[in-house]
Amino acid sequence: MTKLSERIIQIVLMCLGENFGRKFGSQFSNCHGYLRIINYSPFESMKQKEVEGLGMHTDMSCMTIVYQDAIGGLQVRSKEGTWMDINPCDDSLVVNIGDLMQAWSNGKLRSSEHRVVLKQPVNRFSLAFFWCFEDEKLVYTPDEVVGEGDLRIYKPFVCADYVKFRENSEKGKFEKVGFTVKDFAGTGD
Ligand SMILES: O=C(O)CCC(=O)C(=O)O
Ligand SMILES: [Fe+2]
Repeated sequence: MTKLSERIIQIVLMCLGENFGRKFGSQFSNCHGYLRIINYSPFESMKQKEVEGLGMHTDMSCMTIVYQDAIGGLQVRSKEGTWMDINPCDDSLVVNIGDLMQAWSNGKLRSSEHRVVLKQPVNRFSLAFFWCFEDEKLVYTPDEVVGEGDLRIYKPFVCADYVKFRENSEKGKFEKVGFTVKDFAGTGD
């Protein structure tokens, strides 16, 4: 998974600018990953047509790679606020940009707002691989990535401080729009 993440980040950097893979790839060389195995138990009430298995959130990672089983339920929110189903597809994984990458790219990449909605009362299983900067990493967009004439919209911050901010945020609140990297390090521009 680490190798896959490294390859994907190279492609993402190439999309941001010419030679950015070569120039900035080393910024991600100390990234580490952890795998979360998630089991969603079937909901009980037959009265409910669907149940929110995991509330809306953004991931604190640079990037997350998700495998979901055939049950489905993963949804991503468009810029306009519409929820879209990410239907499971054989031999496919879902790649989400996370908050750290949104800040590092000065907002050029968007951390996806997503959730899990259970539509059938059956067990659901997923795997999420969170690929993150090292704790002590100073997250700071390189000038070239900000681009000439563009404003810097994130202040530099230490990765672990953002994780602490999210962990200490009132429980449940981060699921509502509000507690994201923009609240933590946004310049307000
Ligand atoms: O279960 C899923 O499909 C997604 C899980 C997820 O978004 C997360 O753990 O952050
Ligand atoms: Fe997530």
